[in-house]
Amino acid sequence: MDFDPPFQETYKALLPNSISSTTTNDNKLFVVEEYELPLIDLSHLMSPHQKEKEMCIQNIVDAASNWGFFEVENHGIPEEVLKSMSYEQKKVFHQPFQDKSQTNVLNSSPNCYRWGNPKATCLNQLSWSEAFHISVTDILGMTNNEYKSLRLAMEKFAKRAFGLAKNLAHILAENLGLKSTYFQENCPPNSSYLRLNRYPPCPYSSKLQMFGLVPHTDSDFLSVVYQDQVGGLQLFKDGRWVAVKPNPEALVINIGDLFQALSNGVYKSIRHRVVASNSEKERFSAAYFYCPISDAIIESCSHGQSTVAVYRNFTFREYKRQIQKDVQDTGDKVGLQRFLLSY
Ligand SMILES: O=C(O)CCC(=O)C(=O)O
Ligand SMILES: [Fe+2]
Repeated sequence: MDFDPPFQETYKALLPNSISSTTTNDNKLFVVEEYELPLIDLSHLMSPHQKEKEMCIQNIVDAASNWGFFEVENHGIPEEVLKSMSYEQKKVFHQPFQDKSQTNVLNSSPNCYRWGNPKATCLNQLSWSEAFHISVTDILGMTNNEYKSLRLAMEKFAKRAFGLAKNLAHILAENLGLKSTYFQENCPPNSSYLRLNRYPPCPYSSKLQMFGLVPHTDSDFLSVVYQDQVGGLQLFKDGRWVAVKPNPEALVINIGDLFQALSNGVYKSIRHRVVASNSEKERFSAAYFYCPISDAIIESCSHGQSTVAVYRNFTFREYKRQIQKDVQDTGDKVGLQRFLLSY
C-alpha cells in the first residue's frame, strides 16, 4: 500500500531475504496465554450505596498495585467520541506515506509522525508501526484546515480522557494519603500527550517474532488506551508475557513510571509491548498519556515515617531529558531505575 511506511526497504539488512525461505521458528514459541484484565465498572463510583462505591475504589487500587493494568467499562467517554477518533485516525494514516512523513504534516509540532526505529540494529529493536505523537497544546495549535476534523476528534477524545484520567488519579492518590490538590496543581489538561498508533500488517508475522511496539513502560502517571478488536497488546505479568484480550466495551488503563515513583513503588508501571502477529489485518490504537507540567516535582510518598522513599525527587523535565539522553546513548530508555536512591 502506498500508505505503509517502507519497512522492507529500510530494514532490508535486518530482515530475511525472502519470506518463504525463512525457516519457520516454532510458532508455538510466540503463543502466549490470553488474559482478561481486571474489569472495573466505573458506574459504581456514582452508586448511592457507599459499600458499592468503596468496593469499586478498592478494585482500582488493587488492580493498580497488583497488575498495573486494568480495563474500565462505563467509563464516561461517549461512544461517538471514540468512533470519530477511530474514523479520523484511519483517515490520516491512510494518506500516502510521502504526505504523512513531511516534517510538519499536521502544522503542529515538527516530527510528530514517527515510524519504525531509525536506531534498530537487530529485529527485536524494530517497532513495526507508525504513530502520530502530539501534545494536547499542539493539538489545540493545529492550524491546517485540511485536518480540522482530525483536530476536533483529537480534542474531544483528549478532553474526555483527561476527565477519566484525573478521576482515577485522584482515587489512587487519595488511597496513598497524598495532598488532594496534587493533580489539580500539576496536571492541567494541556500537559498531556496523545499517541495515535497504526500497526500495518506484517508479512513476517507467522515466521518471526516481530514487534508492533517494542517492550516499554509509559513515562506518564497513567495511560488510557482505546484499541480495536485485532489484538496484539501484551504485558509482562509474574515473569511471563500475557496477551490482553480486546474488549469492545472497555478502555485499557495502565499505570506509568511517574505514578510508580509517586507511590513509592506501590502502583506498578508494567512493561508492555505489541506483537505484530497479523499478516493481513492492520491494527489501530489511541493512547492518552496523563502527564504533568515539566516543572512538576515527583516525590515518592513514603507513607509517614515508617517507609523510606525508594526514589529521589525529580522533575518531569529532568525525567524526559534523562530518557532522551539514555535512548540516544544506549538505545534504551533505562527509566525509573536511574532515579532509585540506591542507584
Ligand atoms: O497499541 C496498544 O495497545 C498500546 C500502545 C502503547 O503501549 C503506547 O502507545 O505506549
Ligand atoms: Fe505504552
